[in-house]
Amino acid sequence: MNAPLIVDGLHKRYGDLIALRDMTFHVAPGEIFGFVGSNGAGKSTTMRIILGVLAPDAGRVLIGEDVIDLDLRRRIGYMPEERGLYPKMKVGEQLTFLARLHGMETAEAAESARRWADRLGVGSRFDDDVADLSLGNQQRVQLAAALVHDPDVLVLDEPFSGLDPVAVDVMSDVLKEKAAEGIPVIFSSHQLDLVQRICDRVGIIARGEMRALGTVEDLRTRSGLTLEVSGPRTDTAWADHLPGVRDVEYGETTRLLIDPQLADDQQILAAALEHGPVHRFATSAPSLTELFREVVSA
Ligand SMILES: Nc1ncnc2c1ncn2[C@@H]1O[C@H](COP(=O)(O)OP(=O)(O)OP(=O)(O)O)[C@@H](O)[C@H]1O
Repeated sequence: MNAPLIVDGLHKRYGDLIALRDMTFHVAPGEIFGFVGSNGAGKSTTMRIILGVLAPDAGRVLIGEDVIDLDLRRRIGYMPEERGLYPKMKVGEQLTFLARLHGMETAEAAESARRWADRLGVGSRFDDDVADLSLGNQQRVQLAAALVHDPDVLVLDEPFSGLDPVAVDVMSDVLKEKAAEGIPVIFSSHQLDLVQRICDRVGIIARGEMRALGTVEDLRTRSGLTLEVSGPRTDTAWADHLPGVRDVEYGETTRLLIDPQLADDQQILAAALEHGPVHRFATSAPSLTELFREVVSA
């Protein structure tokens, strides 16, 4: 199908609390979108509305040009935050059952259940009750449950929480693989290093509002780059009046906050060299974690 997921102007109140205010973004086919925000920011509420388990007060959700209805909903692979497996059902039976529920024929459903259980490293637990698996393995089954019916869109609420590093790698690889097939993938996470590593774009929300939206690279450079210079004397303010330099902290390593559009690194280097030898000259962008703190505290 390869159509974008479009979230358009969602509003949601719980009594006096405004949980979402004009929540708008899209996830393109083939894109991995990271949805981040503090506890209670509105991520799960947005995802529940996408799935139709919760109704918005205003706004709509589309796949391509079609507003999501019951039929389209079956084309979404969803991992709810509260998880949703039957503890007393065997892993294989459960996955097969879920695939059937989404419209697959019995043989195809059984084959898909086996394939995803193997792919996610829980094939050897196929005939065990879900309740007998460790929490991390239950989570692998939960991802298999979201994938088993070969969905056209993936919506995953904190899929990485509680996973060991190997499972994180397996999960990341699967998400990249599905995106490479042209599926829009959205997931929420508090693991910002992971989001920075695997997402094409991110949305940072706070108190129900989208506060920053863009590629990780864009967001990181938008707020400026840090340039670290070691060597030059620090008794004169040699960098203060150079174009594009917003702030300078002089020290053994002098740190300049620069606007990448306006600053000329060669001009800065030349100015530094006039004040002594330069042993180190390197730029770095703020991490997504630093950016997140800045955005949510604004
Ligand atoms: N059923 C409900 N009734 C009343 N308030 C609710 C309900 N569900 C969520 N909320 C409130 O709405 C806000 C958004 O919650 P939501 O679960 O969407 O946040 P979240 O970003 O997913 O948080 P977390 O990272 O902690 O999972 C919170 O203030 C929450 O307390």
